[in-house]
Amino acid sequence: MALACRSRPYGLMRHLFRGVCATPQYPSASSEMASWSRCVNAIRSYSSAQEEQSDVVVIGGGPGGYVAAIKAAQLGMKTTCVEKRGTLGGTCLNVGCIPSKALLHSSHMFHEAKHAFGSHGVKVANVEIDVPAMMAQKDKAVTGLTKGIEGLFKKNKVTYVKGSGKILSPGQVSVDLLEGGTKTLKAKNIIIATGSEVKSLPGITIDEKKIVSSTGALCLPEVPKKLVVIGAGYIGLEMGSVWGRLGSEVTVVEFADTIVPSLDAEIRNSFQRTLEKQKMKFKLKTKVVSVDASGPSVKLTLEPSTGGEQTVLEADVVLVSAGRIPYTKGLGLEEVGVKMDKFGRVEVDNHFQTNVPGIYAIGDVIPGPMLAHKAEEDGIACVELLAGKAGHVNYDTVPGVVYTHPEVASVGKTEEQVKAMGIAYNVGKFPFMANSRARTIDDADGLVKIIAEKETDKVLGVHIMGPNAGELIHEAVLALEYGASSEDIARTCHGHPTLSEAVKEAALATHSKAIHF
Ligand SMILES: Cc1cc2nc3c(=O)[nH]c(=O)nc-3n(C[C@H](O)[C@H](O)[C@H](O)COP(=O)(O)OP(=O)(O)OC[C@H]3O[C@@H](n4cnc5c(N)ncnc54)[C@H](O)[C@@H]3O)c2cc1C
Ligand SMILES: NC(=O)c1ccc[n+]([C@@H]2O[C@H](COP(=O)([O-])OP(=O)(O)OC[C@H]3O[C@@H](n4cnc5c(N)ncnc54)[C@H](O)[C@@H]3O)[C@@H](O)[C@H]2O)c1
Repeated sequence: MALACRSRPYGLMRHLFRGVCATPQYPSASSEMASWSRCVNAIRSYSSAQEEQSDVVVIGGGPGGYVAAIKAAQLGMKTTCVEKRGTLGGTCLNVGCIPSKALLHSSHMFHEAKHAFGSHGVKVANVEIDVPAMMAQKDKAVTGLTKGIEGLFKKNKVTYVKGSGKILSPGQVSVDLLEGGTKTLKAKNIIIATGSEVKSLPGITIDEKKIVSSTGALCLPEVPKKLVVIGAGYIGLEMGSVWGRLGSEVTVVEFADTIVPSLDAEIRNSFQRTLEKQKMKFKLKTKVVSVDASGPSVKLTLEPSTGGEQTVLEADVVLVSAGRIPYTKGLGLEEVGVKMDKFGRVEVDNHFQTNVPGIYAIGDVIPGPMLAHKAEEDGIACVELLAGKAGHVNYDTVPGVVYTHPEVASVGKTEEQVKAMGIAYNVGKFPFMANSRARTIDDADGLVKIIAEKETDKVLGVHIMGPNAGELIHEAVLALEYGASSEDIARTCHGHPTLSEAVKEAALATHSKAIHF
């Protein structure tokens, strides 16, 4: 069965399927190119009737918006992107993915130099952290990348308007320009890509000094002695790791009974144990009742989530990382009648169209995981559909990565989900302790876990905790995308000695037996 799966021309079938199933917005012709130039001409003739007219105006220059704008321009549409921050790249490049990964890397190097170099015979005395220098390195990465997007806009002829956009009506966006004054843009299509903002908690005022959001946690001037993190999700664990490695005593207060509730339970439990070994403390099933920042330190009053005796916890800095909410302030959505759900997310159909014709939305502002790569995929698919092409996002294969050390990465279903769906399944696991590369680099904490359907051996989910898990997961993403079996992965030759061999061995263990464990 599995071998039969392996040889089928699945990729080709998938491509054809996409082509057949797409519902182009513009009239289709026999050839794709002819159809596309008709679409562009149709938009252009509409455009020429009005001044400052674009085919597409994208509001928001984050990973969703800037990628959509570049792709739209590449597809021949006259494209404008409006961004109010003053730099492109959105949350991700300015105050999210990029600066956090820079600090994770710097703090990891410091920690390794202090605690791990010795066992490799590398002697370094008086290892110190220079926080301003670390921040300067982070800022250099951010500036280089955000400027790079401006370059990509020029290269692809995307017009970049710096200012705050407001939808006046379908086809009309007014912009309060950063340089002063306003400008009205006209467009056949408007894409909302305004992202998300930090979710505040009642009674807790973020001052970005003692009580910080992720933005403040990315630029603390010194290492706090005691850091309390509210929320054991992606941000809490990543930023808690950064400051913990640099010397903070980190306590994470989490309302739920687990850390990162979306992870596979076995991986999650193992992950928590590892973080505890790194001296991160957890107070699960606990809520913060009040926060008093009036004194030199911050006093948090805690209570069990279900009620009970209160305790007080002191901190120098408190990080509020209890989730993010869609950002639609000042966009004029109520006025033009764009529907939003009870969480404030813009409602869209499977072509990213809102209930108002000509207005689309992508990224963090719509339902789905709040991840940069998901926002990018939304953006590409949205403009491909506008171009009459077969835009498509497979939300079942969006990977998630927590960039702690070790990293934790997953794609597809967890064991708990498969069980709840009543699907009979096999599990294959392989520990990094038995992987030669992990042993040579002395970084062998974690495992690869593969879940496959019992009847067909089709891979349903892959969960990895280990060194470079965020890179290793993409073999699994491809496997899920192409409907591969665990045998497909196991029979694929993997280089030696590599960490990837742990994925191959876990695949072997899923339908047969691992060789090295
Ligand atoms: C600390 C942190 C770390 C993260 N790390 C990762 C990670 O490692 N990997 C990952 O995949 N995701 C990560 N994320 C999540 C990621 O940043 C978001 O999922 C992603 O940025 C969403 O992209 P977006 O384009 O939808 O929105 P955003 O990136 O939020 O961009 C929206 C842009 O729209 C602009 N805007 C808003 N309103 C208007 C308006 N009216 N007019 C003009 N412009 C406007 C905003 O200024 C903003 O620049 C992280 C987030 C945070 C906070
Ligand atoms: N590596 C990455 O891909 C990455 C990194 C950072 C952020 N992000 C994205 O940014 C988004 C926001 O990150 P986040 O960590 O703030 O959110 P999150 O949703 O990942 O985690 C929030 C955590 O806070 C807990 N919580 C909620 N209310 C609470 C309360 N009152 N008291 C205590 N705990 C509470 C939740 O149970 C949850 O575990 C995430 O959805 C994620 O997609 C991704």
